[in-house]
Amino acid sequence: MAYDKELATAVKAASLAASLCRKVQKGLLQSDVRSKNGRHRSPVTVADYGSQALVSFVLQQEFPGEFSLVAEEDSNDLRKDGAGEMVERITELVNESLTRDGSYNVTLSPDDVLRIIDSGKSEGGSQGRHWVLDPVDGTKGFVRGDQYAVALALLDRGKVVLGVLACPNLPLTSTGVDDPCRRSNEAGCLFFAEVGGGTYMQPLDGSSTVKVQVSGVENPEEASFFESYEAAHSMHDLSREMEPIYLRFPRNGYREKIWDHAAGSIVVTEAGGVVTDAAGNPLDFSRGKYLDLDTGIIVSNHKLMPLVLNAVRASLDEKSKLHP
Ligand SMILES: Nc1ncnc2c1ncn2[C@@H]1O[C@H](COP(=O)(O)OS(=O)(=O)O)[C@@H](OP(=O)(O)O)[C@H]1O
Ligand SMILES: [Mg+2]
Ligand SMILES: [Mg+2]
Ligand SMILES: [Mg+2]
Repeated sequence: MAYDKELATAVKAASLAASLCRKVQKGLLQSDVRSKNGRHRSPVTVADYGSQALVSFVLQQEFPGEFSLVAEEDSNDLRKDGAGEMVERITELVNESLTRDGSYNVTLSPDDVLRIIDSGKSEGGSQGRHWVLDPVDGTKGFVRGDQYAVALALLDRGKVVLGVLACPNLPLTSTGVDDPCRRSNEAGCLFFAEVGGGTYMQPLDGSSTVKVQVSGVENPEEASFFESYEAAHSMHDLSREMEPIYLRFPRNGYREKIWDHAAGSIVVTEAGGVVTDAAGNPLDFSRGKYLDLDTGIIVSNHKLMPLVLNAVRASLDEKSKLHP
């Protein structure tokens, strides 16, 4: 396939980052967590920075020259007074991971790490190729000791052409896929997809790969329903009225970023699912780091999508009548 080397590299980079995150989550210290500035204050940890540095480093080693990365984190807070210890800790984690992997014979300095983190400052767009990274998606879940993902995708001329989601805490059994090797449930899962090639899942501790498909249920009452854990990320009162797959309707004018959705959207669509905004339009990843979309994001299978869209429209109409 056209992006095979890119996909293999993305799987490697995300797997390395996932094991760094797993290690941090096991011994998470209060000093590993910071609160980011900005209107939507959110936490950031040594794992977010370490994961971003690792993925960015691996991609630059494998694709020197033609490198553009749109990623969530930057080094601004790490360059402030008092952040030295945190930078040391991130550097140590990244070097440990690189040593364990053994492919690159380097030891990075704290300055190298800051510079590598900042190589994720591209704005993306509709021309050329851009990697898109959320080094820890679900940092709040990560800090709770719960679910999170390393999410990495590649855009080519504005379209998502591959995606990898490494989910270190997602039990294999929860994916409904039989594991011929009966691996431990603690391994975690990695999903990957390339445009036109389908979606595959492998345990994070091995290479036995299985093709995965979204559930084909046609009866909405039988469908599993997902939404964000955080109430601020989705109007739970709106979505609870429906029984489809995933709804995300952020409150108060929050602008969605491409790194939160690029990898997930291709993993879903290549597995036979559909991802749209509330108007039923596909997500447009070609407009820079934000997704400009109508109201919210809907993920479903093809059979249920028309039902879901209608239900969403009816609920939104109802809401706007109540609070015009
Ligand atoms: N107000 C608001 N509205 C919508 N979305 C927001 C908001 N604030 C933050 N974010 C982004 O949500 C990302 C995590 O969201 P999830 O919904 O996937 O996680 S969770 O289930 O709620 O834990 C989270 O991603 P990470 O920062 O990578 O964790 C944020 O990018
Ligand atoms: Mg964040
Ligand atoms: Mg995120
Ligand atoms: Mg993140």
